[in-house]
Amino acid sequence: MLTAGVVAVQGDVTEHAEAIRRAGAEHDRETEIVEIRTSGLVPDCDVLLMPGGESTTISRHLHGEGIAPEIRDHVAAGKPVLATCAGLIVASADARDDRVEPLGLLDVTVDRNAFGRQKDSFEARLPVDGLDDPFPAVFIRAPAIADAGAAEVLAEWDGRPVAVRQGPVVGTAFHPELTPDTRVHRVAFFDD
Ligand SMILES: NC(=O)CC[C@H](N)C(=O)O
Repeated sequence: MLTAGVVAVQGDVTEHAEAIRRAGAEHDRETEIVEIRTSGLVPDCDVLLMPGGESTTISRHLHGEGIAPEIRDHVAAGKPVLATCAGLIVASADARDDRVEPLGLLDVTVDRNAFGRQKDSFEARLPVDGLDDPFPAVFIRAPAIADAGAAEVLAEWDGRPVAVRQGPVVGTAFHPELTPDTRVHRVAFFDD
C-alpha cells in the first residue's frame, strides 16, 4: 500500500488523486489518498503531491496550519514529492513575489505566470530527460524557472527550465495530472 498525501488547500486535488492512483496501479501499487488540509497527516504519507492553484493562497495556508515544517521534514527524510505549477512555486526557494512564502524544497527561483497572457494555457509535446518520447505537457498560467540553482533540469520550453529534480523532489511548471500519461509520476515516485 502506498499512502499518497495530496495537498488539498485548493486546486486540482481530484485530478491529482486520480493520477497517482492510476500511476500506482501501473506499478502494481494500491494507493490510499490522504487529503492534506491540516497538520498531523503528512508524517503518515509515503509520497506527497502539491497541486496547482494559487500559490499565494496555498503557501499561506501551509504556513498558517503548521503543515509547512511537516513537508520539509518529509523531504529531509528522503521521501518523494511531486509539485506541479503553483505547487512548484510553493516548493521553490524564491518566487520573486512577496505574497508567496515558498518552502525552499527546491533550490530554484521561479517566475509566476511566465509564459505571457496570450499563451495563458497551451499544450506542448515536451521532451523530458529520461523519457523516450515527448510528454503531452499542459501549461496553465504556468511559471518558469528563472534559476535552477542546484536542481537538475529535466525539461526546457522556450529556452526556460520547466521541470527539475533535486533529491526526492520533482517540480514541473506543467500539469502531468491532467493527461492519462503517467510517465512523470513514474520519474517522481516509481523509478529506483
Ligand atoms: N495552474 C496554476 O497552478 C497556476 C499558478 C498560478 N498562476 C500562480 O502563480 O500561483
